[in-house]
Amino acid sequence: MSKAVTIFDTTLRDGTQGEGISLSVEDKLKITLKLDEMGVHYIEGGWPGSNNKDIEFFHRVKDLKLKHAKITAFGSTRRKLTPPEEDANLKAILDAGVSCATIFGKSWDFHVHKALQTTLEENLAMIYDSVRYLKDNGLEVIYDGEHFFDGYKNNPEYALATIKKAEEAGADWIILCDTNGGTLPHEITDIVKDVKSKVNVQIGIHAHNDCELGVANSIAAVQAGARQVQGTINGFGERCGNANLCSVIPNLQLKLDYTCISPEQLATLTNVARYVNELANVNMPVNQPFVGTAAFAHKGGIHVSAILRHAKTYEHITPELVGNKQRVLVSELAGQSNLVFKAQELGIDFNANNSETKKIIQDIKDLEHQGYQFEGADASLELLLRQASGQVESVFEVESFKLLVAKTADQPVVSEAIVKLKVHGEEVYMAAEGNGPVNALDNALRKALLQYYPDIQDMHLSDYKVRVLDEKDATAAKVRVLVESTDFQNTWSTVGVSTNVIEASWQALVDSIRYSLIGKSRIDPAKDEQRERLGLVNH
Ligand SMILES: CC(=O)SCCNC(=O)CCNC(=O)[C@H](O)C(C)(C)COP(=O)(O)OP(=O)(O)OC[C@H]1O[C@@H](n2cnc3c(N)ncnc32)[C@H](O)[C@@H]1OP(=O)(O)O
Ligand SMILES: CC(=O)C(=O)O
Repeated sequence: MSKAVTIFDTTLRDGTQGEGISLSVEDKLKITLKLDEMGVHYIEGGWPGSNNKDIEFFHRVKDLKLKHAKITAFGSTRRKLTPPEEDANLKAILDAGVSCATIFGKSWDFHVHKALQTTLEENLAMIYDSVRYLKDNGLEVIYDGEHFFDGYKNNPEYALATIKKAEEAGADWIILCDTNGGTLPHEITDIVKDVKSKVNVQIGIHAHNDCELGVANSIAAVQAGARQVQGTINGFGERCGNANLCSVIPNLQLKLDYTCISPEQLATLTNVARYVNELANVNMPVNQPFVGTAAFAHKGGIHVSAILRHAKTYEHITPELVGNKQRVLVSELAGQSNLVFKAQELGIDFNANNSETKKIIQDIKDLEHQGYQFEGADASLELLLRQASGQVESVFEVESFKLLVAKTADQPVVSEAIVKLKVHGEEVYMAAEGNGPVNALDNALRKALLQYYPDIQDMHLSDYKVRVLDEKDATAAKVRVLVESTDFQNTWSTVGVSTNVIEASWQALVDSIRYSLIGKSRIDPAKDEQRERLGLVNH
């Protein structure tokens, strides 16, 4: 029978101690609901003794109807030489109105001397008094032994004495913290086993990632007998972060047969990871294990050929178990298998082993050699494949564009673009200004097409990146422009390459608009009344 491991999420507390991570009360409440749906057992909402945001969170979280998770408030043991009933942090935890408190105390004698600047005896009293006080007030108490592993390595008797004090005072859980993240897995195993033999209360692990071992150390602790893992979504946290629950949970559950959350809840992991990043305004590394977009993405032709025969050839788990999915990238490293997979995904009819497929692969390899990059430009690739298979309608043709960028003394730079297009046999000229040359081109293109394709007003550029390809050629170097566009429902990326940044941007812009228009309902230019109703005039 599989053993249960309790999941304690501290994204909202230790996670926000990570550089650049800041969550509003609204964000924290939304994340609480997501984590609850995913089935974590504890959600550490913040430190009410620290700031008003966290006080407001604890006030408002009571209105959420949570199905699984218990909300816990964080704080420290009482200040030295202060009775617990007069301690501001302990009072703030009680005022938070939670049923569970998580408090940290010192386990490392060095910290007692240097950071607290008090005696070893007073620290033991601080631990005992604080846990007892919270227990006497009816709370479940999770006691975090800060720096436990460093303390144990320096002075095992004292480190053990600190957690024994917490146990004596009635702590429900004792969590061994690798606060500085410097401990190695074999040390975690030995120390957790020793602690297990000396205390009778449930043990947990709180590991930091300073040696990139947060996940490995959490797993080692569980295998040595710990039954609670504290960590954060995507490994947010102080310095190099905390143990990443998005890796801890699937490893424990799918590889080691522990039960953390249900299989259905595990299948929401990727969604939760991406949601938290979105709210925290953080880009997820594509190669983040289990939940990253590249976690099950295959690029090398050899790999793709094999996964098409059996996914297990290059996938350690079925991606859907964690809510992720298999992807195939097309690039200069592609073989025909990549192309056939991609085409099938897009509903384009392509066969392996025919000359047409081989020619497209060669075209893609040649274009990548010139500097194009299709794995980051899904829409340009789709256009290329559709064009090659004759499945793309001509939405417009470009005759020419002109650009004027002018600067006169004391006046801001002015950018103006004129485009000449052919749409359904009609010639269209359009001029537009913009706050830069690319913006002016974009505005002119869209203005020219609006009368034929009103939906175009829903799309806009969401990202624009320029990369110099041959740095040694300085201003004569080739550049690659990647444009990301969105229409509120979909996001797509296109690419352009040229020695001229405007030309490269133009290619990417035209591809982006073409992609957006293909498949969108089009207004018949012959229907003048339709144009009139829309208030559009031909130029
Ligand atoms: C390992 C961890 O992640 S612990 C969590 C760390 N997170 C945070 O610090 C975020 C929230 N912190 C805060 O908002 C503030 O630091 C507060 C409100 C808690 C305290 O602010 P201040 O009163 O201004 O104190 P300051 O932060 O400068 O110093 C910390 C004090 O806490 C004391 N302290 C530290 N750990 C403990 C502990 N476990 N038990 C009791 N006191 C402690 C220190 O000795 C120091 O007090 P002293 O100056 O009287 O010696
Ligand atoms: C308690 C805690 O956050 C730590 O020791 O790292």
